[in-house]
Amino acid sequence: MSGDRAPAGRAELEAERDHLAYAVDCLRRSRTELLEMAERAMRTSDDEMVIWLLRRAQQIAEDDGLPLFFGRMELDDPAVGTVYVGRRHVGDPARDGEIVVTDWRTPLAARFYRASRADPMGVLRKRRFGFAEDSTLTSFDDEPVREADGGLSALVRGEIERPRFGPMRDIVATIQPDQDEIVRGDLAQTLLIQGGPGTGKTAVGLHRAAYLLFEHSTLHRRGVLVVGPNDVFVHYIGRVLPALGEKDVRHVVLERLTEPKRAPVPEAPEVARLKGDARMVAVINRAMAAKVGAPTEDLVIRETSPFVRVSPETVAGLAADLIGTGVPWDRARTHLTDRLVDHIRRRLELRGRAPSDTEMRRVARTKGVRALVATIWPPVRPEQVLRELLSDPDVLAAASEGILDETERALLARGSAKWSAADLYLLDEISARLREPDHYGHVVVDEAQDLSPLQLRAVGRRCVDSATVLGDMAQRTTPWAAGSWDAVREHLGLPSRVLTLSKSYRVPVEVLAVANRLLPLIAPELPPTRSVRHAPGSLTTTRVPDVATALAAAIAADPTPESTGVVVHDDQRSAVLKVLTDHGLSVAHAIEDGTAHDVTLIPVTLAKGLEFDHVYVLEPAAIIDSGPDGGRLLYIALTRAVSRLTILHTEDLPEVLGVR
Ligand SMILES: Nc1ncnc2c1ncn2[C@@H]1O[C@H](COP(=O)(O)OP(=O)(O)OP(=O)(O)O)[C@@H](O)[C@H]1O
Repeated sequence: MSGDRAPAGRAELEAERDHLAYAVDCLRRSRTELLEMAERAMRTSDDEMVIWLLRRAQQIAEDDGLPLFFGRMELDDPAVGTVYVGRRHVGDPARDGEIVVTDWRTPLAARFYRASRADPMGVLRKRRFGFAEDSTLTSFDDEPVREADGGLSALVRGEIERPRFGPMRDIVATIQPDQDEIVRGDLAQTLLIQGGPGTGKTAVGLHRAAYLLFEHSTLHRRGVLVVGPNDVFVHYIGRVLPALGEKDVRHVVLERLTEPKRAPVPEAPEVARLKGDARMVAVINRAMAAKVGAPTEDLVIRETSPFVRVSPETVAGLAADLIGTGVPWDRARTHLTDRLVDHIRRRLELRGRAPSDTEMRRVARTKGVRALVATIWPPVRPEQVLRELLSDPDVLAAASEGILDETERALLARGSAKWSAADLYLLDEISARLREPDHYGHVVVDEAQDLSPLQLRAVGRRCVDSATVLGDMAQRTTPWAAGSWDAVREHLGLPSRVLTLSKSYRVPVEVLAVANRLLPLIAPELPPTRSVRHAPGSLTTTRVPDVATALAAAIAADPTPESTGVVVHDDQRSAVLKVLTDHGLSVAHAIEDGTAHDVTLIPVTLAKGLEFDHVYVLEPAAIIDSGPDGGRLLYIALTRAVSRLTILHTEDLPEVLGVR
């Protein structure tokens, strides 16, 4: 946080610094105590305890030097009094672990984020602290809860506007009440979060993961997965959870959710759309059903006395029951073996025999039983099933009769020998019928408005407890997208509710007003997002003879230490890059950390989810006219700025923006 707020009462500031120093000392002593306990445990060779103690000591040592608390509450309950809220719990080992700093995720700390004039929750006063870069406590802002006007405090505003470089940072000190409700949502509940640009969806989803991991210790074992749309985005958000102390959460690009090693080949959008369509599930079901074999001869078990003979009809009946349950191939084999063995046992019992378990286990391993089970569920590989389906017109016709039409079948006929991105989810559908995929306790999916029905199913089948699904229907730019939150819910296959974040923290009022004019064109069903921050002068539009040259001159002349991003139509990227480098400017590409560069250059199709203090958008007309998603791409481009948006154009601006 910035350290230049109005100086607070000297004595009070000193008292707060003393408390911070006390907390630091408590943490240091806790660590020493843990190490001593580990040493003692080593003597009694209690290995599990030693590992646990050392891990906890290590966690303290790994603390990244961030201030131990960021807020304080005075409560009207004298038994509780004053509570400091921070990133982690700090107790005083000399006082029986008495709490010095309360972890932000505890129910008590929730009051720090939620207490308002309408519902003070027993909080008299909130205090937020400001720190210098070296973590020295430099200031504080007080907010008497009964007088709060619901606006942003100066410290929160300062935090949002603090220049940003490199990866996204956490918002733990300044989570807002509408966001906090989602962060603390129940683990059992899958939440679909609709929110306009800068409402904090990504931040909220990541903080929710940290909260759930704190609340449910077993979730560490079941695992948490974060899914993002591309490498640029995953790289950008990848530091938030580790900064919140959660280092084991897996982050993955959507395309690598299914099979990490495959690099997909491009394909036509209409083919990708069809392959992602929910009707393909029925096609795959038929293709798989066609793979199930039927027994033709009696099964004769000669290893028992007397011999047992089982007719093909009986075996088919046992198998049919299993096929109906949809149990994965691998498990169906085991179940069928069990059912067969049970059947044989009963037949022997009817003849007065009482076969032992060992004898029956031998029956299960006989060649005859194994061969029969393999006839019904032969070994298949997903690649083989899909290859046949897409390359053999008869197989495709049989599987898609009454589901797809001729034109659609022609679209599917395979051109490339390599797999496309959409194929990966078809393969995943098939794999799921063979064996269970990896599961996670909770999955966070960002930019979910872009996912196809099959992609949503791939996510849904990996969730054990629940998911947090984040998106903005106005930023939908894929032709295969499911299209609405109702459709997302259906394909995800998890009971869920839709919640809306309606306040933008990133984008100033003046900028959002212009971007919102695109809404009737791109998402007429959505109400406009409201911004919480005025920033007069934050929007500039300038007509210039040549956008790239004007851009280079503007950047070279701007001395402000801000992160700067330039969003261009993909086709203009190389030309703009050349002009910028010819002017001696160092240019980072979308994926790179722009800290050491003058500017980051982003093709508009990769701009989603990113943000910069100062954003230049070049030639909006070229973006809006770029295709069916042009309006949405422009909406995304215009909403990346935190402090300033400069639009440079040669052509007329799109009329819908209402600016000249
Ligand atoms: N409560 C908050 N305190 C401080 N900063 C915040 C808060 N909420 C959001 N922000 C900041 O606003 C910016 C936007 O947040 P985020 O990227 O999570 O929004 P988003 O809804 O995912 O946006 P988009 O749809 O454009 O991807 C981030 O820099 C985030 O840190």
